[in-house]
Amino acid sequence: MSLKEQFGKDVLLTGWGHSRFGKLTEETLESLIVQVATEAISTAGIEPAQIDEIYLGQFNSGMMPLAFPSSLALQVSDQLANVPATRVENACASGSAAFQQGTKSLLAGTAKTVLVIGAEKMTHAGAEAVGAALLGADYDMAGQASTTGFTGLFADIAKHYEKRYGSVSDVLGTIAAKNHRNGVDNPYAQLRKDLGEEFCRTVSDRNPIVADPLRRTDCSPVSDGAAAIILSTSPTRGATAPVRLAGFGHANDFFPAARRDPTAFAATRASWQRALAMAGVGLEALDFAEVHDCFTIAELIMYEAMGLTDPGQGARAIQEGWVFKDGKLPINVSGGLKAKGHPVGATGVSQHVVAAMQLTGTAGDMQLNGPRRAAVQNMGGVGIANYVSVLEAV
Ligand SMILES: CC(=O)SCCNC(=O)CCNC(=O)[C@H](O)C(C)(C)COP(=O)(O)OP(=O)(O)OC[C@H]1O[C@@H](n2cnc3c(N)ncnc32)[C@H](O)[C@@H]1OP(=O)(O)O
Repeated sequence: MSLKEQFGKDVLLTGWGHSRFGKLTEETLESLIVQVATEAISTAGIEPAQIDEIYLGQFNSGMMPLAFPSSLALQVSDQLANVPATRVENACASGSAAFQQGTKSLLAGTAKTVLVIGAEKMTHAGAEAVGAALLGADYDMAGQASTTGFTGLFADIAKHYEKRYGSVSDVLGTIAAKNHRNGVDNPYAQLRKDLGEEFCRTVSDRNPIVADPLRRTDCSPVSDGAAAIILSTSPTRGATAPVRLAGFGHANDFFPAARRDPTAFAATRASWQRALAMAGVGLEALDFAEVHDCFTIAELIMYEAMGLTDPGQGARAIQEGWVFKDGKLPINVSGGLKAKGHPVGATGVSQHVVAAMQLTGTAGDMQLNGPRRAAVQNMGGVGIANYVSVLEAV
């Protein structure tokens, strides 16, 4: 059943904007927000006055003075002055949290057109400050000093995984190499270098251990960037065809690590099941997916949580070539967080934008051959806040 049959309305992505990701010293949080919001409004072919609500996903990991979304009114258009605007935060899934809030406004009938923005400015703050801010989102680590930030938490997951299922060091290296290779074709990506499998599998001066067993190439970088989407209940005058939201899912897990099976990512799995069930499709109906590879171990476990393989078998998806660009379910053709970058509040919105580009045949060098349906998955904390969207070409 489509969303229209379930809720009486379509949710369409009718326009989008995306900044370059990376160390953007010349940009401010505000300038990034203005850039992508202006682009999204323009590509949707709407007037700012048509926007009924604005949601901004931002985690504030760079500990900036908070971006008050209404300040958009000053720089994008006077017409946005009295539009309800809300900042949404759910750790590294803040972007998808904003996307789903916008979706629910459309489905509730309180809005016909919503501007969703994700933005983050991190690189000015330094790795330690960013790590401390991110750890504020973790129940077990909040307030504690850590020199390895979230890498240490996912390194623990990798250790649990290896204890249970055996070494995956080389598999993680291959996931990193795949996503770095894909990132070369993405003009928005932060790291556009084909580092190769050997480099990513090997600990070296240029690829040191950050938190054992995770090497630098097993981590997403610290990034600045923004992305925006116009969501509408009916098509607009935009240049490209819209993309339809077919289903969405959200599930949160317990915060304390002791309450969770460390390698199961149970709530991540639940969010996949909810989104696919709402869309009325199985994984085999997807042509590609953009998933939250904040660390390579997260992508490996994602293969299992999404149901591509049984638990402990995720390596098969890499070893048998399923998730490469020419495989049966290409994953992170954009380069993923790993190469595209991970400005945390922007990531979920960016994933929807690159998926929409693919589904409208406008992904340039990243383009797959005529994909019709895709999934986007965004995660906050160690599998705590989980969001999945299923998107379709119209
Ligand atoms: C649920 C979640 O999403 S949690 C995820 C939240 N995000 C994070 O925790 C961010 C994790 N990443 C990091 O902390 C950092 O990127 C680190 C520690 C991996 C690397 O930082 P640093 O060691 O300070 O690297 P630095 O910025 O000095 O760059 C050194 C070199 O490595 C490269 N580099 C930096 N980060 C990465 C990376 N993640 N992958 C590959 N190469 C990288 C740089 O391009 C640079 O290359 P060059 O010498 O050829 O120019």
